[in-house]
Amino acid sequence: MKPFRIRVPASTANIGPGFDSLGLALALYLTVDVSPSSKWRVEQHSPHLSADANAEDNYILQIARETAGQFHKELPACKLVVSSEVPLARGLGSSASAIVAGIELADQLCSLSLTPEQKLELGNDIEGHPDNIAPALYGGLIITTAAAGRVDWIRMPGLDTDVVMSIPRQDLKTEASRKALPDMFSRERAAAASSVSNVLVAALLSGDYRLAGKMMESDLFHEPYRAHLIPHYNDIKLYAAEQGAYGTVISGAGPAMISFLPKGKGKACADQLKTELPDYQIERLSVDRTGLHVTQSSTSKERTSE
Ligand SMILES: Nc1ncnc2c1ncn2[C@@H]1O[C@H](COP(=O)(O)OP(=O)(O)O)[C@@H](O)[C@H]1O
Ligand SMILES: N[C@@H](CCOP(=O)(O)O)C(=O)O
Repeated sequence: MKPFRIRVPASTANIGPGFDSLGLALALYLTVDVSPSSKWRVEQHSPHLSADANAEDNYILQIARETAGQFHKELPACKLVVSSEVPLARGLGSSASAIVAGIELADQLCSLSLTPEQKLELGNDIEGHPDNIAPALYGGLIITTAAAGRVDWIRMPGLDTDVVMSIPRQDLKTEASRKALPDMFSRERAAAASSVSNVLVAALLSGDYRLAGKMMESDLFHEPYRAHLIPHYNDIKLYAAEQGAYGTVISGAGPAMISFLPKGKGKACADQLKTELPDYQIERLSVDRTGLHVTQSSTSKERTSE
């Protein structure tokens, strides 16, 4: 086995009313360097991950083992060096990145020859919703649905906006944030919420970012139920709006918030947010357009998973 590197981007899900459906890949990365070893070893190099990783408990390795098991294969022992720029449990899709890395690890080590669609289905089965898994796999802005018993997806054209992420120190697990949501919507509310989502997608496709921003901030599916869990929810919206933001929404299940701004306005917005919220990590992020990427380390020969 030749050493190789798996790289998976972070992602922001929902973008307001695209709950469990819309996701955008972001240029912050989880990387896993894989090399031969006589026994399993895991090293983690990241402020977000504990350095003393136990191979048996490692989430990426667990996912890889489960994936291999589904195809009646066993992983050969390896050394994994995991580095991550993705903050955990902040709403930037760290769990989806780890799941995609685990599926890819199994695919590479056991020569499963999984198609991109199979990886999406496997990832969705584990995560329970496809909106982070799809952009982590494919890059860019992706719309998905898992409503028909399988996952269908389509890529949207790139976003022509600046993106600023406001990340608080405290975490919020997606599972806990999902508990705040109602189990049922009336037909009237479901129709209203879907109409907002429909207009959002059409506005994004038309490049009408003012209308898109208005729709992002008109979500009826999750934002009204989660706002109280998000520190500085209204302040961040206000500060970003003062800097001309089209819209600011909860990133994924939160607690980070993401602002979309006209090109060139991201820096001033990030500067103001840093001044107003000194405890926050404020990031100007670009969109990742590649998604999952595998590099053969020994030869520097690169190949994407598609
Ligand atoms: N690289 C990683 N290695 C191990 N576990 C991870 C990794 N990335 C994420 N996780 C797990 O996923 C959890 C966060 O998932 P979640 O609550 O869905 O938030 P988010 O996906 O928004 O970061 C972490 O607390 C950790 O248990
Ligand atoms: N649609 C999901 C997205 C969760 O994203 P994460 O990055 O917070 O894991 C939700 O809103 O629960």
